[in-house]
Amino acid sequence: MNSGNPGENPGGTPRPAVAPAIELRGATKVFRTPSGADHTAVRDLDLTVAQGEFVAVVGPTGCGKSTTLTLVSGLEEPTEGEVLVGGEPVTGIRPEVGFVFQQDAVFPWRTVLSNVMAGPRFRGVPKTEARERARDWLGRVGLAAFEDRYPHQLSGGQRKRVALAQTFVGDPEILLMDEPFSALDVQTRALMSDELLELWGGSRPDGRAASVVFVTHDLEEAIALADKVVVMTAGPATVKEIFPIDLPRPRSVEAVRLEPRFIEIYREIWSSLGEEVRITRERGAAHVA
Ligand SMILES: Nc1ncnc2c1ncn2[C@@H]1O[C@H](COP(=O)(O)OP(=O)(O)OP(=O)(O)O)[C@@H](O)[C@H]1O
Repeated sequence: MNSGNPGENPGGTPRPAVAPAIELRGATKVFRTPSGADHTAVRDLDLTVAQGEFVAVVGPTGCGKSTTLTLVSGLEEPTEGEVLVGGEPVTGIRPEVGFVFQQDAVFPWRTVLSNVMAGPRFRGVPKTEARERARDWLGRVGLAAFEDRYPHQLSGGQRKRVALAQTFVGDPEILLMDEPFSALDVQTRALMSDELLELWGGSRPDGRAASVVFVTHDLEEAIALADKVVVMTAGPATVKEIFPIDLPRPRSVEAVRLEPRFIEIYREIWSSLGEEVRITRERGAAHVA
């Protein structure tokens, strides 16, 4: 991991012993649309994710949440500002960053085992070791008996487990998740959230948890999972408010939702988020009118 060195910079400014996992400083992203106009998706965004922290990002539809993730992933460069991972500027896609998206990134023509082995194999891990690691992760996500199946022979929840095994097998230091469970039914979704928390806790071989940025439309999901919830403004996205979530861990996603403190936090965050959702709706209505 590219953590900052303890001690002093050459300039004499004290550095923190460990650099944050992710830092966006004044990040702005302007896209050129097909009609040639400029569209600002993210504006002047400041966000810090500490090592091992689980951060959920919520905001109205189309506000710029996914774009924020693409800046951290290195898939896109900021038009202005800085994006740092482990204290270093992001210059491209990095092996220590894992992704899970709404759509599963599985190869339909490969078996479950072969899908989970693919990442390590691409990174040059010998076949026997890659197979061993893949089997270990398939066991942890409860799919040991399914390694010979093809993706179309699995349920949505099982395919999502394959996606999690595929991601965690790469020992990611940083995990970027863009509405990973939104295509699942409500029960499977809760189950997957619990499994994610369990995997996250013991995800790294050195025992440290990965640092997570989890984008979701579901405020309940955000609160149940995260250490802090970031509310984005109506587009262009910038950070509106950050809410620390002081619910104890380990958490069971279903049980924690019933706690009075959970409901209190939900109300607090919704009063901030709801306003942005309303602004977005009104803009949409103005376009239709
Ligand atoms: N490559 C691109 N070129 C032009 N505009 C883009 C591009 N990617 C995203 N946008 C625009 O930037 C804005 C933010 O998009 P983004 O996908 O980041 O939003 P989001 O908050 O993730 O949306 P949702 O909640 O609906 O998933 C949108 O208006 C979108 O149309």
